[in-house]
Amino acid sequence: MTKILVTGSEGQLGKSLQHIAQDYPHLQFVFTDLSELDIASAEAVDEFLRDGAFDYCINCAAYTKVDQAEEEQELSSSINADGCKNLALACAKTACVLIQISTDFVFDGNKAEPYTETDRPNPLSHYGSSKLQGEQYVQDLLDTYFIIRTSWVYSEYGHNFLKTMIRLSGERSELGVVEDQIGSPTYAMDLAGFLLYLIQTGSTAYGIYHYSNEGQISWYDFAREIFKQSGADIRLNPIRTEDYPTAAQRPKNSTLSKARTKAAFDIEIPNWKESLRVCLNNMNVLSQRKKV
Ligand SMILES: NC(=O)C1=CN([C@@H]2O[C@H](COP(=O)(O)OP(=O)(O)OC[C@H]3O[C@@H](n4cnc5c(N)ncnc54)[C@H](OP(=O)(O)O)[C@@H]3O)[C@@H](O)[C@H]2O)C=CC1
Ligand SMILES: Cc1cn([C@H]2C[C@H](O)[C@@H](COP(=O)(O)OP(=O)(O)O[C@H]3O[C@@H](C)C(=O)[C@@H](O)[C@H]3O)O2)c(=O)[nH]c1=O
Repeated sequence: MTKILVTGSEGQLGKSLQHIAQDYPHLQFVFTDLSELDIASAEAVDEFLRDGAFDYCINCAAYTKVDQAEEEQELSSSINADGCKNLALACAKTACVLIQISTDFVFDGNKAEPYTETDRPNPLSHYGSSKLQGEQYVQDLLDTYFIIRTSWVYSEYGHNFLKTMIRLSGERSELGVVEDQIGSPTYAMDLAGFLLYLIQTGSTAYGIYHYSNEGQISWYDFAREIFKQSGADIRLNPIRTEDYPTAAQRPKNSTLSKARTKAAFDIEIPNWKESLRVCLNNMNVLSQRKKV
């Protein structure tokens, strides 16, 4: 039986994997979060993988607070960069395939078209730099890896833009959201499904791949559709990045091209609006008007 270690399993992606794991009875999962396995500890990672005999490790553990990472550079690097190094070294020793999750924020956003896997990363933020360093450790230390870059992840779980918008729509009558940052939302459940499909294929086409939902939109478009589908009564204004100052700089265009992923694994990827509807339905906040 294929044995899979999931790190950071209480986060958005980890919880989504836990949710769908029951549909894969032929896969054996070991779910760990910080209290069971701190990926920043080289000794703990080495010991856990040595004892576990895992075929795959899906690393969902990360420091994901983009603005706070500018302040907590050491901590975020110890998780996003050193954590990957620890996992890559332990995977190399135990013949375990590492599936590392990375981010669109490794790019600077200056490209007009969607970013491909071979485009040169140039992160604008410490979060992006720490994730890129993690990618580099994996590439340098291991042959058997998949680096899956994704973007704008949301879900029923944890903290994300969707949940922030739903909360703010209950607190405010008016909101400004940036319209000059473009990318693609990703429903964590879709990404989780793709990762388990990837494992099931037994593919050895190792390397970097991009995965997000289909569609290229701004955060403003995303917010507008969230409010439309959930029936929220709020006035939404498009604003510029300068009007919403943040500690970390974000890319203007971080759309990921998924052509390589779709060709390699012969998959279709859901459109962002459809997946948003599924998520809102699961959260039970789909507008009653839309349900009928
Ligand atoms: N969220 C997004 O929009 C995007 C995320 N990604 C990437 O996708 C992956 C999954 O993200 P997501 O599920 O949203 O992240 P979350 O922040 O929701 O989950 C990360 C999990 O890792 C845990 N964790 C933190 N430090 C450690 C550690 N040292 N050892 C073990 N576990 C730890 C966190 O615990 P605690 O909460 O206690 O810190 C949390 O449970 C990450 O690699 C992220 O960089 C990529 C693009 C977009
Ligand atoms: C809450 C809010 C945000 N914004 C803007 C700020 C930012 O540019 C954008 C998204 O804001 P957030 O802080 O929710 O999301 P952010 O932390 O930027 O999300 C990123 O997280 C990391 C982990 C990733 O890897 C990225 O792919 C991306 O998903 O929306 C507004 O314009 N108005 C608002 O009211």
